[in-house]
Amino acid sequence: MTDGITRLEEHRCHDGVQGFYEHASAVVGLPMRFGVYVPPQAANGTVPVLYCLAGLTCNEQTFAIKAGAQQHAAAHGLVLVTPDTSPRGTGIAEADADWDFGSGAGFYLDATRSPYAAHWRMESWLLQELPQVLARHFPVRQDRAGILGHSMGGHGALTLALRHPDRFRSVSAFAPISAPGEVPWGQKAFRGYLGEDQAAWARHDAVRLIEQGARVPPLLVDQGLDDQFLATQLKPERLEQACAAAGQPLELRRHPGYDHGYFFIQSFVADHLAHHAALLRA
Ligand SMILES: N[C@@H](CCC(=O)N[C@@H](CS)C(=O)NCC(=O)O)C(=O)O
Repeated sequence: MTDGITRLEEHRCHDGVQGFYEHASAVVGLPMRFGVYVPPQAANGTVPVLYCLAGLTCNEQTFAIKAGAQQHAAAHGLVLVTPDTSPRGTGIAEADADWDFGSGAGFYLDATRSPYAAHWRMESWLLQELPQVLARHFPVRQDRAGILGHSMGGHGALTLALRHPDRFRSVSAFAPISAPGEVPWGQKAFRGYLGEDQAAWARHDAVRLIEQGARVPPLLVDQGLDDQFLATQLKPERLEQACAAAGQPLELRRHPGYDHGYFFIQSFVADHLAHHAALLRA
C-alpha cells in the first residue's frame, strides 16, 4: 500500500511508465483496478489526462497492452488511464454467468436494481472517486480531461461525456454501442442494471441523450466495416442521424476490411490521440 493505492506492476514504456494499480473503492465497496501511463513530459509538471474505456470481457490491462497508445501519449504529453470494466469478486454468482453482463460488463453506469446496485457503480467511481485518487498519486491536470472508448467503452465515453459535459474537453470512440436501448447488448445490460424504466435507459443512451439536447465537443468515431457486431449491436448510422439532426459535430470514419478487435484500434489510435491532444493542450 502507498497512501491508498497498491502498485501491482510498473514498466518503463516510451520513456514514461506504464503501471497497474488497485485501490479500496468506497464508492464500489470493493478493490478496483486501473492502469495509468505517465508520459515523460510529466517529469516537468502536471499534464492532461485521457480516460480510455475498454469493452466487454476486457479489464484494466486490455487497452494498455493491445492498443499501442503509449507511444502517442508520450509524443503528445498525455496521461492515459485505463479503468477496469466492472467490479470484481462481488460474490454474486449470476454476475459471472455471461460474458456480456455482470463481471467485465459494467456499462459505465450506476445500477439501481438489486443485487447490482450495491457494487455496480461505475459512473460514480469514474467521475467522482477515481479522479481524486489520480490527483493524489499522479501528475494529472484535473481541468484537462478527455475520454475515449471501444465498443461498450465507446458507449461509456459518449454517454459519460454527454451526461457530464463540463468534465471532458475531448471525446472519441472506436466502434461504440451507439444506441444501447435498441440492441441486445444494451437492452440486456439496461434491463439487468436499471430495470424496465425507459426514461432511465434514455439517460444512458448516446443517441437518446443527443436527441434530448445534450452536446459534446466535436466527436471522432472510427468503425470497421467488417466488424461482426456492426449491424446487430453498434449501429453507427443511428449516431450519425442523431448528430446530423441535432447539429452535433461528428466525424464518423468507416474503414473497409477492419473488424471489431484491437488490430483495428491500433491502426487508428494515433488519430484519436492527436484529436484529444489538440483539444486538451489548446
Ligand atoms: N466474447 C465475445 C467477443 C467479445 C469482444 O469482442 N469483446 C471486445 C469488446 S466488445 C474486446 O475488446 N475483446 C477483447 C480483445 O479483443 O482483446 C465473443 O466471443 O463474441
